[in-house]
Amino acid sequence: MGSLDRENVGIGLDLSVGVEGVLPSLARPANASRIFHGIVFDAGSTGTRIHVYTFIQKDPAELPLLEKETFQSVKPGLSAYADTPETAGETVRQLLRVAKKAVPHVEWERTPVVLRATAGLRLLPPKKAQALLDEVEVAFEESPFFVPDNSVHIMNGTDEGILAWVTVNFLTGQLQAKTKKTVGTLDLGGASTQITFLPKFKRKVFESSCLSRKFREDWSFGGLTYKISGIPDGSTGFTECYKEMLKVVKGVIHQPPELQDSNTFYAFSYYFDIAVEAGLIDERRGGMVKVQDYSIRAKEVCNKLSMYLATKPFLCMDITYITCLLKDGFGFKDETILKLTQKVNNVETSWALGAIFDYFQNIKIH
Ligand SMILES: Nc1nc2c(ncn2[C@@H]2O[C@H](COP(=O)(O)OP(=O)(O)O)[C@@H](O)[C@H]2O)c(=O)[nH]1
Ligand SMILES: [Ca+2]
Repeated sequence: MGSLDRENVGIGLDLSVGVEGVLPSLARPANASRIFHGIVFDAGSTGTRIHVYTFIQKDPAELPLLEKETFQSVKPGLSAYADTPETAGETVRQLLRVAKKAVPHVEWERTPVVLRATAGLRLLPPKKAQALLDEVEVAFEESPFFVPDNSVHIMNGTDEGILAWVTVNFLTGQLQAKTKKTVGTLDLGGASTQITFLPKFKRKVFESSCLSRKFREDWSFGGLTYKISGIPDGSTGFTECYKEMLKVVKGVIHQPPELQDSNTFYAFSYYFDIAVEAGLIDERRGGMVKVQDYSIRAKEVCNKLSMYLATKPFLCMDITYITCLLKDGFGFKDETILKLTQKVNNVETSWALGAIFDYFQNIKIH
């Protein structure tokens, strides 16, 4: 069982995956089935999701084929249980039932299960986040699946971006192709806006011209309550709101290098959700939007805030943030087209698939 030919995909990730690499310490007969599985939990800020992948390794020198994904999600995210971490364990146990159905019994003990947490846990005080991760680990250890070292941890934003890129480029066939042409990916988390704003508000009072003057709400996170409101006697509207977002965007964006040489962009997660909320695309079908579509809609919404006060009080802020991120953060032109999709070839566009590749290729293959 030698190590396999590896192919560099141009972003410093080595992605060749061999079925042997997936069989930790379990020798397999030569004619064994070349189907294998991997389980990834995405502990996001707004929900926890399980992705169960079934791969087929036809040619050991090639990337495996992804035969299917079984996906399920629950809300809220683990960070909502910061003060009752045992509930986080329950959430994971509930989703592990999905994996038990999707993976044949005989495969359980060699099927790895990993959990990567993102913004929601990053924002929590480290002790509370750790207590949640510990509960997840207990639930994993009780399960019949293979729990690798470092199976449960918080991932940084750069990894999220790279692994989402890997996922989409794998699903669209770019990683197999002889040409080095790849597509760009844009993933925006639900807590990104909060991450960006909260540390700036030491008084914990957050007033914004992106919100209606009449808007007032308490928002709790990680045991703290923030008072969020419009500016009672201030100006509102797109121009003011954009200026506010610009201050934030300018300070946080590091332009991912792969954006520069791609001309097709897949955008998902919050880009998708907000486009649906704004009526730019159909939720089931997704669609193509130009950068200027976000900005035109942002103007319409922000300049009529009172109309959205009752139903979509944050839409102006969210869509202006996205517009600003695309234009002044990433430097996209108004005409740049984004493909908004939740799935490619029936598989969720999420960093999760990239994460299982990353796991497999890190196993020492001998
Ligand atoms: N369909 C689908 N939607 C997702 C997935 N991951 C994230 N989202 C959406 O993207 C938004 C981003 O949120 P989330 O992942 O919870 O936040 P993060 O922790 O900041 O990345 C949520 O509102 C979800 O609707 C996924 O795997 N599938
Ligand atoms: Ca996410």
